[in-house]
Amino acid sequence: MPDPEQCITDRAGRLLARIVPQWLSEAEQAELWPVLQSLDWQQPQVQIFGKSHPIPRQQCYLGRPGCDYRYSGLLMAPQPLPAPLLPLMARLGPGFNAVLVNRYRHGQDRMGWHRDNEPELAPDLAILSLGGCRRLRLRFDAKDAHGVDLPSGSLLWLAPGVYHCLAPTAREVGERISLTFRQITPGFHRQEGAGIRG
Ligand SMILES: O=C(O)CCC(=O)C(=O)O
Ligand SMILES: [Fe+2]
Repeated sequence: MPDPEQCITDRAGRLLARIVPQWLSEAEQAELWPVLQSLDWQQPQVQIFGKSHPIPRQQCYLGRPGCDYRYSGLLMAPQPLPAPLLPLMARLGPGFNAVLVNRYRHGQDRMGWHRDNEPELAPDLAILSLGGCRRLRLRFDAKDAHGVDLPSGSLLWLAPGVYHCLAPTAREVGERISLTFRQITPGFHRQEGAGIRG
């Protein structure tokens, strides 16, 4: 039986996302958590209005060789994919070859509004959530934003071109790790001397 899936639409009826609430079993989550904890977590600096700030979360970029990815001015070469992630990536579909993993240590860690629309990226993007439940906000139009809670084990398919953010919360919330599975054009940044990791 296929996993039950819920569609999230805006007031104009446009599809924002589809969510499968229990995509990963509790046992699979428990196996994956220590693998994620042992990643080489980074907190790179980004430029905002000419000033340098550390990103308000930690991250680790994983993928197949050559799947370099540029976002917010950072050019990232992937670290190798740990073996337990390979069957999960294959379950999503054949084109997936990279994953940006985000770690929100507490309620103040967050991610601002953005679209994942970089040229090396295909529009299909899937977000697997583990740990503390946080709310992702989604919108096409500024006046029509929708919140969706992402419990541990859920998978969210983001519709192409949707703006989204993970707002901070004053609630007591445990650490959350999100795995954002991506399809990158291999070799896209080759000419730029990739290998610099933010
Ligand atoms: O952590 C999340 O659910 C969102 C992550 C995200 O939007 C991204 O990595 O591009
Ligand atoms: Fe995103």
